[in-house]
Amino acid sequence: MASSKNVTTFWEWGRKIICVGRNYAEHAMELKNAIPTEPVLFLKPSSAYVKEGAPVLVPYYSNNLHHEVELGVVIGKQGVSISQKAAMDHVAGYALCLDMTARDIQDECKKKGMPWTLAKAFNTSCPVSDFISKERIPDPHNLKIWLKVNDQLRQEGHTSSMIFSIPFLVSYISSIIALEEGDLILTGTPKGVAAVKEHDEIHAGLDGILSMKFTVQKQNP
Ligand SMILES: O=C([O-])CC(=O)C(=O)O
Ligand SMILES: [Mg+2]
Repeated sequence: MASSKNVTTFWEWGRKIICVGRNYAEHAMELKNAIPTEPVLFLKPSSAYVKEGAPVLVPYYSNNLHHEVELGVVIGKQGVSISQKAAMDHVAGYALCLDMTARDIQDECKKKGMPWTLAKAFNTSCPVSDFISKERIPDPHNLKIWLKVNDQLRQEGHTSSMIFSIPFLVSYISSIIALEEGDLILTGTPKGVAAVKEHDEIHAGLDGILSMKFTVQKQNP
């Protein structure tokens, strides 16, 4: 069984983070991007993780840090070329995640045809909640996901709107990148992404399951 091992702790030790971009049509459109016909993938390093209690940093080279609230899928059993049918056997559970994005830098990277590393992979670019076991979420495609900044609602989406489903993503990603126990897949953000600045409080939640808070700090160069 995928969840028989203690993934509750070991996924926080710092496994790889595979992110899916533009998996909600309304978000793809708000940033004037085409709706993808294949998943858009990028990576964050394990040093991007941050948990409640520590601040989210605005990188010293960015003036436009955006929040993106996302459902994270935690892998519980390693695999390569996993079939869609077997995909959920490789899932141990979930987490609420933020894909913090230096949007000004991402725009520059897009123009120059450069990878998104500086925009997406900096320290604290992946705030995460506690681990949520698979048993607590019988249907991951039926969850409300929301984010407020200083008590103002910015994002409110529903995981039923994902373009590519979790079994599809697990299968697709594992055909390219071997999935290991403790890896985290970020499944994309719904619409409403916007900037945060120093001293803002980000409050994000997953249905009635959990919520988490982070304060924003400017990083010194
Ligand atoms: O930066 C972007 O817009 C792509 C992305 O991460 C998402 O859709 O979640
Ligand atoms: Mg994202």
